[in-house]
Parts: sequence; C-alpha cells; structure tokens
Amino acid sequence: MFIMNTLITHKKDGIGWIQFHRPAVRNAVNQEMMAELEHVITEWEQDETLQVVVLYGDEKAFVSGGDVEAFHQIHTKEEIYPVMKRMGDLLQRISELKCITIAAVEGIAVGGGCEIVTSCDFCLASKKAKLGMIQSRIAITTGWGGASRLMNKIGKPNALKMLITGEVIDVERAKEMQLVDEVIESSHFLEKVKVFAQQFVLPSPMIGRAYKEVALALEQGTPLSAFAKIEAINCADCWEAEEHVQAVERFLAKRNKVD
Ligand SMILES: C[C@@H](C(=O)O)C(=O)SCCNC(=O)CCNC(=O)[C@H](O)C(C)(C)COP(=O)(O)OP(=O)(O)OC[C@H]1O[C@@H](n2cnc3c(N)ncnc32)[C@H](O)[C@@H]1OP(=O)(O)O
Repeated sequence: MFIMNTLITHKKDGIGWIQFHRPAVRNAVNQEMMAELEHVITEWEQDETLQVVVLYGDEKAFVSGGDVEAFHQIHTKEEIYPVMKRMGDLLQRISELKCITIAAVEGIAVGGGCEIVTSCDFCLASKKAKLGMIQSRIAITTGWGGASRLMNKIGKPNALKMLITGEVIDVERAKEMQLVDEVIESSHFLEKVKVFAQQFVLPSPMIGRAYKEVALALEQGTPLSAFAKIEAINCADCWEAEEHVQAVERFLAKRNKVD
C-alpha cells in the first residue's frame, strides 16, 4: 500500500486500486491530488501486469468535484484554464488506459467527481450513491471534459438535462440512464467491487487490452473498415502465447480421450 497526502494506492493480483482520500472535504480535488494522480497514472500506464484499475472514495463520497475553496483563490480565466486543462488531460489519459477502469461510487459523486466517473469504462455504485454534474449550480460548466463523455455515455437529451439543470440523481435513475452499470449493496461494498473486477483478470492480460484498444479506436472515430486489420493483428498477437497453446492442447486432449 502506498499512502500519499491525497491518495492511497495499492496493486494486487492484476488489479490497481486508487482511493481518493481527503475525507474532510468529501475527497475534493485540489492541485496536490492532481499531481499525485498524475504520478500514479504515469507509472501505471507502463504496467502491463495491470488488467483493471479501480477508482474509489469512501462511504460518504467518491469525489465532490474540484476543491471549491482552493479554486476560489484563482480569479482570472488565464490562471484557471491551465488548472482545468491539466485535470481534463489527466482524465483523458485515464480513459485511454489499456486496462479496464472502474469507478466504484459510494455516497456522492458530483461536479468533477461525476466527470471522473465518465472517464471510466464501468461505474459500480452503492444503493446510497448519488451522482450529478452540478457545475451549473455554481454558474460554471464542466472543466474536465465530462460533458462530452457524458453525452457519449447517456445520450444527448439526458446529458443536456443533467448538465444544465445540475440535478443530482439516485442510483436507480443513473442505472436507467446507463451512467451506472451495476448497483451494489452497501455492505461489504469494496469486496463486491473486487469480485466484479476479478472477472476481467485473465491468465492472458493481452485479451482485455486488445478489446480495450478496439473500444477506444471505435470511440475515437476509427472507420469500421480498419478493424479487420486491427482485430487480426490482436488475435495473431495472442496466437503464440503459452495460454492459447495450452488451452487448445487441453481441448484437443479431451476430444481425443478414450473413455
Ligand atoms: C472543478 C469543477 C469542474 O467540474 O470542472 C467542479 O467540480 S465544480 C463543482 C464543485 N463541487 C461542488 O460544488 C460541491 C460542493 N459540495 C457539496 O455540494 C456538498 O458538500 C456535498 C458534496 C453534496 C456533500 O454534502 P454533505 O452534507 O455530505 O457534506 P458537507 O456539505 O457538510 O461537507 C463536508 C465538508 O466538506 C467540504 N466540502 C464538500 N465539498 C467540497 C468541495 N467540492 N470543495 C471544498 N470543500 C468541500 C464542506 O465545505 C464541509 O467542510 P466543513 O466541514 O469545514 O464545513
């Protein structure tokens, strides 16, 4: 386990865990948290043993957005733009991680917290969770790329309504809209998240990475005609791996077995 000032991280059995840890301010993101998250992501982008990354907070909050008090010290658009862009770039890197990413939400995920959710492949939420893009309530818009990702995830009408009204929705509504993928009982929340995450940990890490590459390429507008090549390359890459050779040998041995 690696304890920083604003994050707690650990890696085990192919799963990397990042806990947002500023409980006194409902895990609000300040510039120190941005720097620590950049540090972790820079290291984990290179780690081919990681098959899943889980982002989570605590019972009360996933993340309550940008640190309103700290950011309120910044007055001009020239000064605030690079701060917003820094976090937007970081969320883009999270969305482009080659492993599966999961936002595990207990409690509140609002403002930039909800933007972080949209940068992950899956969102698991406890029954008590609430989500909202509440930036409009303080008369700003999403600064971290969350509006476009929300539109991609839940479609234009629902996204525009959430963004402009700043409504906070419960998990049932979030699940209907496909902002949340699975609703999880609050008790032993992280153990249940772990069981979900373990589904994506395979003997061959190449599988998840290959499908994630396809998903990202599709999202980024790669024409369908390009995928015959991309998928053939990915499959060929897996072909020589020991896991594939052994799996086929096991299958053939069973078929040839004389009972
Ligand atoms: C950057 C931008 C973007 O998207 O690009 C954004 O994120 S804009 C959106 C920024 N986020 C927000 O506007 C959310 C502001 N927070 C809230 O609405 C609320 O605190 C909730 C997050 C719903 C939690 O309510 P709850 O009743 O559970 O707790 P609470 O309000 O008593 O908060 C507990 C303590 O955490 C602090 N606190 C909570 N959220 C904070 C935040 N985002 N920044 C700085 N401090 C924050 C409160 O001031 C309070 O401090 P004391 O204990 O000292 O009184």
